[in-house]
Amino acid sequence: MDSLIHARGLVKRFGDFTAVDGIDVDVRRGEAFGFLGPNGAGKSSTMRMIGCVSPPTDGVLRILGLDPRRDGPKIRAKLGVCPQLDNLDIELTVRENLSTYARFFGIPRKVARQRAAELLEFVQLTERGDSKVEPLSGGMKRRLTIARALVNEPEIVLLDEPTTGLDPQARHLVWERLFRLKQQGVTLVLTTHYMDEAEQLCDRLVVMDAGRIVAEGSPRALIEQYSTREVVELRFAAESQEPYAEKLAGLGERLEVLPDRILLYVTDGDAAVAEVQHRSLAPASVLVRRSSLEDVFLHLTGRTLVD
Ligand SMILES: Nc1ncnc2c1ncn2[C@@H]1O[C@H](COP(=O)(O)OP(=O)(O)OP(=O)(O)O)[C@@H](O)[C@H]1O
Repeated sequence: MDSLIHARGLVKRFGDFTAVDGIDVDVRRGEAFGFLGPNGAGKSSTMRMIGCVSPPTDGVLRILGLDPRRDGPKIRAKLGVCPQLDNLDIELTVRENLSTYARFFGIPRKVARQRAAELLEFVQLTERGDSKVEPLSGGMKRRLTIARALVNEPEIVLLDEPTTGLDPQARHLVWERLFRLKQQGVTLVLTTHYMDEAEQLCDRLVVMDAGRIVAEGSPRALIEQYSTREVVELRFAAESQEPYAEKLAGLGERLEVLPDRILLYVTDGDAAVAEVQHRSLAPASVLVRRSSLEDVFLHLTGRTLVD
């Protein structure tokens, strides 16, 4: 089997609440695979089942051909896990966070030290090796958590919301490191509610909503399938955008009315803007942009990804 992760009808229930509602997933070796969806979609619950820390309620799940119900420890030894919240040991130095963790995997002391040095280099924290964890910035802590996930040279790295809470510069640095990892052939599985993160990093992704998969494909294929080439965002200075939506009827393939703006889905943005002017509408602001995964999500669910 060529799928490193294979799920069929995977379900996670908490009491009578269904967090993951029968999903099918196949992750191939060497790809970066994403779970994209809003808060509460069931992404973390899925990741925890894949990480063998939360047993599936129902369905089939195989990781590296093994069954998490039976082979949890064996699978975990081959996974790297970067949780949503950094859980670094604040008693230890940056370097010790890596070398001590390596010891948990039974890696000999000398090798662990060497590995820690290499990983510090990889995440650009060599200079901070002797520092305690506390004074590090959010981005540095996240990079250290990623380095720690790599200590056992995992076949699959699981990253739950890898850049949530980071500033743009720190996010780009994390993306760049993750891209490098992918180039090295490591299989990445990540959750995110940032469409730009999904577009940047993922070869393939599933869009999740309320425990279900609503679409699957590469970012480009999803955008092609569910959106138009361009989007015109119009903001009208008024209490409600609704009356303007009526006046835009028939313009473009589709139209979405949000509380603060109207989105026109079109092939040619500039032509659509000219037509808006022709209809004597005077929006307070106009923006023409390319379609994104945000538009895909909006089309599929009628809601925006980040409220
Ligand atoms: N241990 C639990 N007990 C009860 N309900 C839970 C538990 N864990 C998660 N849930 C619920 O399951 C749903 C899905 O949660 P999950 O964390 O998987 O979503 P998510 O897509 O990862 O969102 P987030 O980005 O907020 O983590 C949520 O409604 C959550 O409240």
